[in-house]
Amino acid sequence: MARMVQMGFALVAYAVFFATFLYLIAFVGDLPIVPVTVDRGPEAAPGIALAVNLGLIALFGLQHSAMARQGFKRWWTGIVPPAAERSVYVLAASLMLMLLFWGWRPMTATIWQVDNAIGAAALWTIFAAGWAIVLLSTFLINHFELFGLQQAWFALRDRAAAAPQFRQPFFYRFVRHPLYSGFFLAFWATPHMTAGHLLLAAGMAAWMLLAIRAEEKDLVAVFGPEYEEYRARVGMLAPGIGRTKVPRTAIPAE
Ligand SMILES: C[S@@+](CC[C@H](N)C(=O)[O-])C[C@H]1O[C@@H](n2cnc3c(N)ncnc32)[C@H](O)[C@@H]1O
Repeated sequence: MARMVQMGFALVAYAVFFATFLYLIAFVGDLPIVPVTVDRGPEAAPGIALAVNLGLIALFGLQHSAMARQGFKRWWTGIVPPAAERSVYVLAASLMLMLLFWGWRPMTATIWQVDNAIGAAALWTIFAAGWAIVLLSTFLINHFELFGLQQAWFALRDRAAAAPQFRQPFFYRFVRHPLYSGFFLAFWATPHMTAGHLLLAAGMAAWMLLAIRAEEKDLVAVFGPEYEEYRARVGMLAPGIGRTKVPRTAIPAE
């Protein structure tokens, strides 16, 4: 019975995530199909808007990074069932995004504006490609595990949790963090960059660079020399850029 509830919870968390992800696309793209976006919503004085928006970005980054750390997970799985840990994370991350959508205060000063039709179309294409890369990367890693469904399903079927696996499919052969590369493209590619949009793009970029450092520390701890060798060979966010030096531990003994 408890496992059925856990499976139900995982499905709800996944549905909430997917709806939030779709809203995020519309929010960042300032698409007229949603009521509030990065450039449309309740007004505030510039200083207040800056402080509120920075606070919202920091909260989002803090929740994401803190709950993803191994030490936190060890402590947290003493409180929540291990098979529900990822679903709780996914739900918390979605709630943080909803808080950001709700609390965001637009800052509408124009930073750049591309009026040329071909230039604007190219930027929208990069925007769409960015989101497609994000979604595709989740499937390359393991979409259903990343969003907590696999863990709940395995628990329901009385199967042991899957051991972490190091993967290098498709995009991962060229860059170590394609999902984040996709976010970079999606947040920066716009024909109309406002001050608020720039703040969101820069804030997310800063958070992603910090998140990568922490994530790679965990990946080295789990996969050891194999990941260190990968880090030295493959670029971080763009091919060939952001490789590390080959560590001594990754060089096989003669
Ligand atoms: C939200 S995903 C982001 C993955 C990656 N940072 C990216 O941008 O594509 C984070 C999870 O992916 C896992 N991960 C990252 N790179 C991996 C790889 N090459 N193989 C397997 N798991 C990986 C991390 O351990 C973490 O649990």
